[in-house]
Amino acid sequence: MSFLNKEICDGDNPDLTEERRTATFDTDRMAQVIYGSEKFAARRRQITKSISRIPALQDTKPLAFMTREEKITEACRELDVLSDHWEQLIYVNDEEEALHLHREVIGMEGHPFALHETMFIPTLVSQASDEQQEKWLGRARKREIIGCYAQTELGHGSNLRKLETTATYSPSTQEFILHTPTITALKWWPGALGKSSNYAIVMADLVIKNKSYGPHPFIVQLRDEKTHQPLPGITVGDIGPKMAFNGADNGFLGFDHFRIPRGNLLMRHNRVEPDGSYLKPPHAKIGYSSMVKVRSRMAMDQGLFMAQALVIAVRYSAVRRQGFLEDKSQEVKVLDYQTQQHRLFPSIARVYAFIFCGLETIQLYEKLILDVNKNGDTSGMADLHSLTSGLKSVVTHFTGQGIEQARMACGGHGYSMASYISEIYGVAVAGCTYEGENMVMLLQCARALVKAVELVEEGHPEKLSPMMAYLTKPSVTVDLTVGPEAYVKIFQLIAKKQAFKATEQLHKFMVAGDSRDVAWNKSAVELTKASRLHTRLYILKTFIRRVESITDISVKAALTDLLNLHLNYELLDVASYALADGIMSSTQMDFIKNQLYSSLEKIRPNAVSLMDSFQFSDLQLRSVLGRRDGHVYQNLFEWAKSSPLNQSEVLPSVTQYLKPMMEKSKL
Ligand SMILES: CCCCCCCC/C=C\CCCC(=O)SCCNC(=O)CCNC(=O)[C@H](O)C(C)(C)COP(=O)(O)OP(=O)(O)OC[C@H]1O[C@@H](n2cnc3c(N)ncnc32)[C@H](O)[C@@H]1OP(=O)(O)O
Ligand SMILES: Cc1cc2nc3c(=O)[nH]c(=O)nc-3n(C[C@H](O)[C@H](O)[C@H](O)COP(=O)(O)OP(=O)(O)OC[C@H]3O[C@@H](n4cnc5c(N)ncnc54)[C@H](O)[C@@H]3O)c2cc1C
Repeated sequence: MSFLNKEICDGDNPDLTEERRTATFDTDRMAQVIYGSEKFAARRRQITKSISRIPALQDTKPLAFMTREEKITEACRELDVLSDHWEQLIYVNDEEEALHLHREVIGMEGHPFALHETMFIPTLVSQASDEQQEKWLGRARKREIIGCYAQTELGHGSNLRKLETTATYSPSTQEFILHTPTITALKWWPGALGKSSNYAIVMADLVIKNKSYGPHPFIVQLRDEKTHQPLPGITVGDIGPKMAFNGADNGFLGFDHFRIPRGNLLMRHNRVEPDGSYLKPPHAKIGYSSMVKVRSRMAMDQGLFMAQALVIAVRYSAVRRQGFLEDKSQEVKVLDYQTQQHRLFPSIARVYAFIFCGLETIQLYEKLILDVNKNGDTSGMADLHSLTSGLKSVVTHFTGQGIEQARMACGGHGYSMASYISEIYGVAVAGCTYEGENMVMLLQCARALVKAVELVEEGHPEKLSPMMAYLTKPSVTVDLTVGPEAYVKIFQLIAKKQAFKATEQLHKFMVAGDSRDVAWNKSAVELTKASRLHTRLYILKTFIRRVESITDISVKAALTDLLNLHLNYELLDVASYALADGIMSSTQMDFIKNQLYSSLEKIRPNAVSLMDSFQFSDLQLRSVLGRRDGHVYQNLFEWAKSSPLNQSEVLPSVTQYLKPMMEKSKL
């Protein structure tokens, strides 16, 4: 087989080199598919190379041995180094390049600009008027100010309509008075709020003449730009250590009748006039757009988290030898065990599937913002909201599962911080909660599904959006040997049946006398099941579409194997629905299982290169176990020796407590 994985180095572990030599596709070409274009894949490599030439960004102390304060300081030091090189490293204002730069240099544990880039600037772009953008956007982009997104409160995160922070308009002074009336009204959780940000987008209940207009976004200065001291009337601080993300200062924030000018309500879509009259936005939920923005990125970001864990686990599995198969003279690579493949390869397929969805939803959001900002066209909002609500919930759930399997696939060494998988896990599963708790968001997706089912039942299938069109498909018998389209048909039938069943249950409770809200709650588990199936169908169809569009024959062949694995694995995973409803026979189930096992064998020779194609540098991976060179044992030993505990032979704790205790025991 030809030599296609370009970055093979003589000094690498020969077991990994062997894997790289037998790949059937070019990893640079695969990177183009993963990152959406040849240009961006090449820019990523170029940026990574440029970073490797900056000595101040190399060989930093491992994060695992740092305290929280050290992590925050280190992230700030790296940001400072980056700001000296920013314009040489990336095209200024290119969001994807900036994200790549931060991922490489600072990693995933958080930093002061994380929310500035992902929510503060996007909120100014989508919600601020031209005049307001003139005032703040340029400063934010030049990083003269640091901003965050302060919405969640101690008492409320999911139910935004009950946020308690008020912004009461005073026509006499033309100011809003921000106030935190209770302890539960304290803003709680916003990333980079605690110690770093000097500005925030604050979501507060707009109150004019005693009437509440619901949550609206305000830009608020929190700290003095010279001294960084909190302004009078503001209480702000860090909420303490978390499961992960400890390089970030998630914070709390309270206001004591804090006054801001009228012009600080973001007024692209709604207005408060000097006399207090209110002009409504073109869509009631337009103020929620920054959340939709982050959700639309999450399939991509979560895919990349899971990819990092899998790069580590797959490389390690190709150098870890334990046990025997036929040849008793040499132990096998653990990657040759079917159970190891079954543990890892379906997640590899999901990584690719999620990333392909992410490429699409990121574009859909950009189009939506253009439509809204340029033409006032909000017609795409409902569909993107329901799609991204379902997608963020499904991808974060499976990403958590996939990363945990990757950890277990590394045996004992997976549990060590040297693998870095625990940190990746901690950061990734935060996504199940932030940007809308998963159950809450599945139920948002279910609202759209139920509406669509009701349209079909009322005889208006023509009103369905294209994503819902499958709800009108009749039941058919499907021959699975035909190919991917047959799998889609079965999945559509399963998803359709569940959507109708859940809606039927909801209606039954309502007919029996329950209010819609109570009936909804009594049907909620079934509704979330419908949302998951609907979303998994979308993921599956996107994967098929993307693979069909690939022109490079060897890349397409490798991804077709992965797609086949995905189709069989996903269908098997939801087979209980299909069997219960007579959609699939047990013979078809056996067929799917056999297809699945043969896909594992086909993927095996490409496994390492499928993960190398993500082209994560060692700096970005931060994993001793998953380094590109594959010298895991030497690297682990060096890492352990560098532990602060090993810098002296006898620890003070021994001298102070253990020795005297043992001495006492001798008496
Ligand atoms: C290198 C690594 C990089 C990683 C970097 C990561 C950094 C980022 C890390 C963390 C960031 C985290 C930031 C945050 O978490 S910010 C806070 C996020 N908070 C939430 O998401 C809150 C969730 N809650 C909500 O969004 C809403 O409360 C709600 C659940 C949607 C309900 O809203 P509401 O009560 O107002 O509405 P209803 O349920 O009554 O619905 C009424 C109709 O409106 C429709 N709707 C709701 N939202 C939208 C929307 N956004 N767009 C369009 N339509 C919307 C809803 O579907 C209803 O429609 P219907 O037709 O059914 O009536
Ligand atoms: C790492 C991290 C970073 C964050 N960053 C930010 C940030 O930058 N800015 C910001 O404003 N916020 C941020 N948050 C807050 C985050 O957005 C919220 O925690 C999240 O939206 C969930 O809301 P909650 O905490 O109120 O959960 P809750 O709603 O209290 O959830 C608790 C349980 O109640 C259930 N539940 C709640 N409502 C319903 C319902 N209607 N139906 C059924 N079940 C329900 C949930 O499913 C869950 O099981 C962050 C959180 C984390 C963990």
